[in-house]
Amino acid sequence: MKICSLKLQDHLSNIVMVPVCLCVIKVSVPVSEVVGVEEGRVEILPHKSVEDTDKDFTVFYVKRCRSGGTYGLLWRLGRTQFSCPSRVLKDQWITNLRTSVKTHSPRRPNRLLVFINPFGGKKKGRKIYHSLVAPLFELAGISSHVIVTERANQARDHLLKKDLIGFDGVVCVGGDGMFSEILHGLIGRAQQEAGICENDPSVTLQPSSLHIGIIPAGSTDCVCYATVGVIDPVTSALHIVVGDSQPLDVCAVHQASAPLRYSVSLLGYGFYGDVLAESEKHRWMGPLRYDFSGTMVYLCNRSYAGIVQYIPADPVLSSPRDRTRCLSGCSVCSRRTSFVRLVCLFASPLTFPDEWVSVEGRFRCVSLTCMSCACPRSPLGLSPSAHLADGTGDLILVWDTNPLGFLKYLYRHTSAQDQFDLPFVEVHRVKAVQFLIFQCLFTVIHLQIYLFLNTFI
Ligand SMILES: Nc1ncnc2c1ncn2[C@@H]1O[C@H](COP(=O)(O)OP(=O)(O)OP(=O)(O)O)[C@@H](O)[C@H]1O
Repeated sequence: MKICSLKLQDHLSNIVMVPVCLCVIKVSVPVSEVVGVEEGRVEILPHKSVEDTDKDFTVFYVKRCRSGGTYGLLWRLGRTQFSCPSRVLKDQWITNLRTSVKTHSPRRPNRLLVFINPFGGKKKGRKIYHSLVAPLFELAGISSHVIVTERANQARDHLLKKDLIGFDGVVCVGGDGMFSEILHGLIGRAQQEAGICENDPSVTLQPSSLHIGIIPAGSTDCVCYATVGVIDPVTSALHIVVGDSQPLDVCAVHQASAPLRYSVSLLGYGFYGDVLAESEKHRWMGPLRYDFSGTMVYLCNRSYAGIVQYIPADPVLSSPRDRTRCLSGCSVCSRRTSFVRLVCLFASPLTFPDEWVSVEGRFRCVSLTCMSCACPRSPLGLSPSAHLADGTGDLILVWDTNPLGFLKYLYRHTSAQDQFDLPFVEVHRVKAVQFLIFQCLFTVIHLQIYLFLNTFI
């Protein structure tokens, strides 16, 4: 057992814990990263145990560890026990520490609405939440209303219709599909409340005031990986507890004037769209369905004729091949001044003002990424230097090529080799895209939402 002395520094932004034993290891923890303070000698994870003693208390805080292979850090629950000379002093310490944590972390959530998809990924959502996440929320004094979904789109419908007053955020326990449901529910709700018509691609959409937290429990968990840098429920839960947040660009996709969907990660036409559509038919395979469907679609060797138009982003600010990695606090993203910005005001179909660049031909795939889309299968992602919240997306055009060439392109997603350094691949940083294929017109515009997420330290 580790017994320490403890000092709250003058400005109260850090607590310094000094072991009483002589081999001094000083631990300094920002008060904003204290998760909770409990009476007695307490363990929370993997199982809760409490030894109630009169003069002891335990401080829990965020501890960072290397994650081996991934670019983010794992967060773990650190704990240190303290012994006081008297019970009165112990009570004072506990009260003062809890007050300091409240004062220094005004953005921490108090009440959360949690949706668990019991069928996402390896079907472990319920277990992950109850064994790893709920104990941390309880320790941090966060109350949660938990809904285990019974059907697809239940979370979206709940967010569109039910009373959300009193909640500080919504937590998604599931994968990218579940996250997308919640995104659609919250954005739809925000437009309803603001009296905005989502059908109109020229309207400025409103962001939701509720943040979204993601506890990864899906098959790919790309949004979690590309923002936190690791797929780890404890890390994500601790980010939520301390009130971290990360703005994200959201694309609104319209077909003619009807809204199709919103996306924060990949919009894929051609190969990727086909893989996703095919994989839905083989959901029973679990995460393996993506490998299977990828192989099947690859063997079909399809390409699509179309016209792609885009508005290029300012090349002085950033480029998709500048080898940067967008992380929390990114200087490019922080240049954005407005919280919500409609990047493209779409005038009318098939009018091409000067701003639009137009290309026509046969494509293997046309993809728009609003973030790197990194995931464990593709550690750098489809567009490694894409930004999370700069109001742009990366348009990747893969022209029709021979099957071997296309395989080379796909293989490069899994390695550190430059996937854009191929003669049939183009990448452009864009503010808006139109894609015309078989007379269907897709238009993509942006707004931003905030996630509870991510500090990359
Ligand atoms: N109770 C439920 N029964 C069936 N489907 C559900 C249920 N709850 C949510 N869904 C749907 O399941 C779909 C997939 O869920 P989720 O994203 O959590 O897992 P995944 O597809 O395995 O992971 P990923 O999207 O990261 O590949 C979502 O589109 C969601 O709408």
